[in-house]
Amino acid sequence: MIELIELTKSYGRVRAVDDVTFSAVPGRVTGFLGLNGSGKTTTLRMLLGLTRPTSGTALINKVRYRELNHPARQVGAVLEQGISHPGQSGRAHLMTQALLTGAEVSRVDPLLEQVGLEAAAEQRCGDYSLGMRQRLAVATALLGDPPVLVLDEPANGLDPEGIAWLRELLRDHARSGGTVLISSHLLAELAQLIDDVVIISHGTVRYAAPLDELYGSASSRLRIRGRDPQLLSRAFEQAGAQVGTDGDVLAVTGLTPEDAGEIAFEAQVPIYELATDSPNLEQIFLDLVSAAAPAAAEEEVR
Ligand SMILES: Nc1ncnc2c1ncn2[C@@H]1O[C@H](COP(=O)(O)OP(=O)(O)OP(=O)(O)O)[C@@H](O)[C@H]1O
Repeated sequence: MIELIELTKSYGRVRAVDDVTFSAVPGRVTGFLGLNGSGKTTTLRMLLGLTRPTSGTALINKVRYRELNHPARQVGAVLEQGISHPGQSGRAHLMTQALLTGAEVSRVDPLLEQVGLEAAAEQRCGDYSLGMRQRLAVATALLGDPPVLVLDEPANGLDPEGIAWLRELLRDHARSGGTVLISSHLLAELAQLIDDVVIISHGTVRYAAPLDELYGSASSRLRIRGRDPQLLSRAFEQAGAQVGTDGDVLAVTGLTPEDAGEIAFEAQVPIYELATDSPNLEQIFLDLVSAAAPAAAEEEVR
């Protein structure tokens, strides 16, 4: 369980993180989303005891990171950082980390296999690709078999196969009762991976809810082609819908497909084509963060 309570971090006059409150609960994968510079890394660093909050509290299993007994057995983290000893092999890196954190050395080989690095285990990590480094970072986070995982932009550098692998790994972790908090600046990248979503913009949480609710809140759009687009358009608008045009095709929001069909029937216009566009997640995300921008800009000026 992760709990952030009124967490705030100021750097001079800039409030990098402003009164952030949300939880990530066991059994679910929580996505922490924001554009570049929105405050994700600063929040995660405060959670992991690497940056001191200006005010507020961050708890892992009800305890501050610095007060955890055996932190590596309670929380595993993947943060954006270079490899400290690029000359070491992947296996040697994990062995060293296991010894440093008190994790079982016997976990190293199974973990190399779990993250798909067994063939590259003896290669220098300095020669690893970005995707391989991400896999090694995930293995390092899992060394202590912690119930809580915190990952900052772990999908960066992963190819589609790597993303599918990460998805399975995190879902398995959540299914077995673990807590996962994962950040990204791309909602589409996380859409298949997360159960809950927290959206941060200019240091402030703008949205926190199950991902299904975010989908549900997005009105889907109908694409309709009929014999008389002008007549159809007028009939839909009279019923309260918003209608845009793309050549002969009408883009209609605010109506169900059933309503649209009935209205066309009433207007005696034959329909040739009617399809529902699924909501564009990236657009919803961008709408949420851009709607928030002016207020946040004012706060910074004050
Ligand atoms: N050590 C620091 N000193 C001063 N300002 C900082 C410091 N760390 C972060 N900031 C500022 O705080 C804000 C939030 O940065 P942060 O790195 O947390 O964002 P982010 O959402 O993780 O972005 P990205 O996706 O680019 O990593 C930015 O305006 C950044 O410039």
